[in-house]
Amino acid sequence: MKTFEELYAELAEKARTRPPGSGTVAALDAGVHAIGKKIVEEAAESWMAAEHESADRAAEEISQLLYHVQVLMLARGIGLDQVYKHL
Ligand SMILES: N=c1c2ncn([C@@H]3O[C@H](COP(=O)(O)OP(=O)(O)OP(=O)(O)O)[C@@H](O)[C@H]3O)c2ncn1[C@@H]1O[C@H](COP(=O)(O)O)[C@@H](O)[C@H]1O
Repeated sequence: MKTFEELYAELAEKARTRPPGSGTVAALDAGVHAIGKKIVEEAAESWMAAEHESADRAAEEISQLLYHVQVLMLARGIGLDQVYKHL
C-alpha cells in the first residue's frame, strides 16, 4: 500500500532514471495526448464501477485514474504543491 505522495515520488524517480520495462516511462514517451485519453478511459471506468459494481471495484478503478493523473502531471512537469495550492 502507498500514499498519493509516495506514488508521485516513485513515478518521478522512474521518469528520472527511465528503468527498462517501466509502464510509466512508456506512457511518458507516448505523450500528453495519449495520457489524456487514458485518463478519460479510466474516469469512465471509475464512473461505471461506482454506479454498477462494488465499492472495492470502484476503488480499484479510481486508483488507476489517480495513477494516470500523476503521469500527466509528470509529463507537464507539474508538482504536487502546484496542484495542492488550488485545493
Ligand atoms: N499504480 C499503478 C497503475 N495503475 C494503473 N496502471 C496502468 O494502467 C493500466 C490500467 O489498467 P486497465 O485494466 O485499464 O488496463 P488495460 O486497458 O488492459 O491496459 P493497457 O492495455 O492500457 O495497458 C494498467 O495496465 C497499468 O498499465 C498502473 N501502472 C503502474 N502503477 C504503479 O506505478 C509504479 C510504477 O510502475 P512502472 O512504471 O510500470 O514500473 C508501480 O508502483 C505500479 O504499481
